Amino acid sequence: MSEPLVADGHRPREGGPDRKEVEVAVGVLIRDDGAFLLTSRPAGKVYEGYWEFPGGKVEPGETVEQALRRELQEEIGVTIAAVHPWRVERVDYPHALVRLNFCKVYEWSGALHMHEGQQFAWQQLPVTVQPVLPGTVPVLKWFAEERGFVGATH
Ligand SMILES: Nc1nc2c([nH]c(=O)n2[C@H]2C[C@H](O)[C@@H](COP(=O)(O)OP(=O)(O)OP(=O)(O)O)O2)c(=O)[nH]1
Repeated sequence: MSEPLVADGHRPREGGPDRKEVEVAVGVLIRDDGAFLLTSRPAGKVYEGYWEFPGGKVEPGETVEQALRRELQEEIGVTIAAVHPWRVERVDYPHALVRLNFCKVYEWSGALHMHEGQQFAWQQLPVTVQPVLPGTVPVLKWFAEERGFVGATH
């Protein structure tokens, strides 16, 4: 397995070198015009105010897909249709070692409603919101590669 991306490497790691990996389900909602949804991290969470894709931790007994359905319902009020696993990335943060399971979603029902007081923004490349969460930045590069986009991604 490839080495995790190290975020804020100058800060100490909570839990020491043997900390367990936290599984996270992340939804990349994509509209027909190609715009993708970013949301800001709510007040009180680590990296408060940073922009990310909606999602959250997988709970015991859940699959990534089940967690994604639950998190998107809870956080942004939508019921998602098919889930397309895209890429997995590990990030070594000061607060946790996470394994991000990015999934693309093209269809959903229900109006967007930010239940945690987040902000949301439909974005194209290059994104206009900042700062973007360190573990989310690579996704913008993957989009740029996929879309043949040359230029700044964030
Ligand atoms: N949702 C999401 N999390 C991301 C992204 N990129 C990234 O590094 N992460 C990290 C930040 C957090 O360490 C972790 C997600 O955990 P979280 O704290 O947001 O999850 P949660 O909603 O289940 O939180 P909580 O109920 O425990 O407060 O994944 C991303 O694009 N979206």
